[in-house]
Amino acid sequence: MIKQPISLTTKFTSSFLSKSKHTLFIFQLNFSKKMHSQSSFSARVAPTVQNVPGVSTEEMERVCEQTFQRYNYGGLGKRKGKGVAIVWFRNDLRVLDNEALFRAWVSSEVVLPVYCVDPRLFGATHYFGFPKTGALRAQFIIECLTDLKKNLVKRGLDLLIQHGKPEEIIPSLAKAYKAHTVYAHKETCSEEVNVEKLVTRNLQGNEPRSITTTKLELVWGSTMYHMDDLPFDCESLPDVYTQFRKSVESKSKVRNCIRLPASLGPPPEKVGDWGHVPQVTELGLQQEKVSKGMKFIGGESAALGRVHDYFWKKDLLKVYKETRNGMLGPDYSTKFSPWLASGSLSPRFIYEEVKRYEKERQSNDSTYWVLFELIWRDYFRFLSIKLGNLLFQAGGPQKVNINWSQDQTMFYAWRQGQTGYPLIDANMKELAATGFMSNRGRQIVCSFLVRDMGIDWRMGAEWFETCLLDYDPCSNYGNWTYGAGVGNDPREDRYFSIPKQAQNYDPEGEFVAYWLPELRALPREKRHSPGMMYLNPIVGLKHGYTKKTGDSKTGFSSRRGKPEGNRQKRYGDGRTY
Ligand SMILES: Cc1cc2nc3c(=O)[nH]c(=O)nc-3n(C[C@H](O)[C@H](O)[C@H](O)COP(=O)(O)OP(=O)(O)OC[C@H]3O[C@@H](n4cnc5c(N)ncnc54)[C@H](O)[C@@H]3O)c2cc1C
Ligand SMILES: Nc1ncnc2c1ncn2[C@@H]1O[C@H](COP(=O)(O)OP(=O)(O)OP(=O)(O)O)[C@@H](O)[C@H]1O
Repeated sequence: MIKQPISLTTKFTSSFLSKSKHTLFIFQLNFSKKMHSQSSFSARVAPTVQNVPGVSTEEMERVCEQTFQRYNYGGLGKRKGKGVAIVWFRNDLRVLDNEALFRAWVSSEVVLPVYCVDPRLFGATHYFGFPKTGALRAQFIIECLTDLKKNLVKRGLDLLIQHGKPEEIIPSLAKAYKAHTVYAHKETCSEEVNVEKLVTRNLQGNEPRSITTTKLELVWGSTMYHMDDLPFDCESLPDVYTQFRKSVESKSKVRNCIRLPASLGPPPEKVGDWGHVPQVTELGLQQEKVSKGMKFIGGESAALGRVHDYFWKKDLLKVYKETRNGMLGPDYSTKFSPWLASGSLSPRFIYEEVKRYEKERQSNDSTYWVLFELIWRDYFRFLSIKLGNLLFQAGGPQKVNINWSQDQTMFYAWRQGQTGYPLIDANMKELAATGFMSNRGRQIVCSFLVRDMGIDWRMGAEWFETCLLDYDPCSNYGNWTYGAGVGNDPREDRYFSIPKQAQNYDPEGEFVAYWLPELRALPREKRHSPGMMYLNPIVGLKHGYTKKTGDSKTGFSSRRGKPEGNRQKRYGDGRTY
């Protein structure tokens, strides 16, 4: 197994990119040009890059200020603490509803906010050695840090940025500033939990045993429902999502957002150098520019701007349930996930905004459904506590023994978007170009990788870990174990039939034509089954084309063979989606 990081652009030997294939590409280009000039080409062409949120910087700033004012905390008298407290920022890059920041402020006279640029986050993924953080997510996090620094400065603080391991930086700062407490948000997966343990250990090593040492206080704040308010311990978390949801909905309440005073200062006097927000290149990555599709803007101001844009300005919350399975453009779903994953947006804030919308505008299935989806997110977070490292292992929580393939040629075709299936290829190209893929797309490419190609689901999950702006270990590995049939899923076979999905979710072929422009020249009904003018399918489908798409079950040349037989046996002829 490869453990060294490999570049995103590394080329595997790809036998399928044969000479004949290149000839086909040239034919394809000429063919496209011809069709273009004949111009049956009247399709709506989306703008090249769409910023998310789609509001101006001024509007974003205004919305951000107004929101902060609404959430201002009046109880200034509460600050009774002494000395210095440190806030160690991790995946909670926000000011609003940040309990670690609030508790540091209340318990001290001086707050020191710190972020550690941990080199391990820019190393390699666990099994397959892909870059742990791709350039687009790195850029997003950089924007989050810039915005956090700005919002802290506005409140009389600043953000100290240091490069290195938190277990070295935090204890040494605690010692230098004689901090009584370090406040941070609790994480749940083993990599992050190990860092917490090391920070605690090294803080205790700061002083002789007789003298009070700096404490690490870990605060819960990543979910909509607080862990302490669950009607069960995480160890006895229901295995089935619906049971979890019904139980928390009936027995738990979402806590109010934490309010913060307008001024949080002063910061410690003796910080001479606050450090700087790094450039992508300082993290050992090459700058990547989004030149097509959605460009997500990192930071809390942009997150609040997106909530404003989606809920209040475009008034889309009321139709979310009908549009959420779309694939093209910023507005079929909320797009909150990148900000949720970096913690620049609080799920409790979204909850309060949904409630406000329901009061001021309307309440319907769609307004509820955003909360329903956020409960999925909570579920995977709590499940990660129950499962521990089982979440990352091939057999998953069910400990299923499947003889997965790790065929590099097939995997390369999948990740590059060169499988010969436009729906797969378009989704994978979107992921590489923007760091985002719709939920529908993620389910389809996951099913294709594990069920049609028979490839080890962890390769897919690690590739998502590299690329996704919203990468979150719990939601990512949780969803992948579901998709691979090794998770806690009461549905046996989550096979997604590509022709059926294409018909239901991209009937006009607009999505595939956007990401694979060579297909735009084709009549709409041919865009998902382009035949000779597109790449040959790399593998046969387990469940073939339906009659409606006009192709027979084996309507492609499957010269590259089928996935391994044992997979066919395991999944049988289950339900298709
Ligand atoms: C294979 C696979 C991998 C995934 N990896 C991630 C990941 O690393 N990080 C991540 O945040 N989501 C992940 N998801 C879940 C989901 O696809 C994204 O949360 C969603 O597409 C984000 O877009 P949105 O914010 O517009 O979602 P919306 O449809 O607007 O939903 C609102 C919010 O609900 C939550 N949510 C929705 N669906 C899910 C779900 N299935 N699981 C958990 N939370 C959900 C998200 O926080 C999302 O922002 C994955 C799904 C699959 C099938
Ligand atoms: N936040 C995270 N993101 C991605 N992967 C994680 C995260 N937290 C833990 N993991 C992965 O889970 C692994 C632990 O799983 P496992 O029990 O297989 O570890 P291991 O014993 O080191 O594995 P192996 O012996 O197979 O190398 C971690 O080493 C890590 O790569």
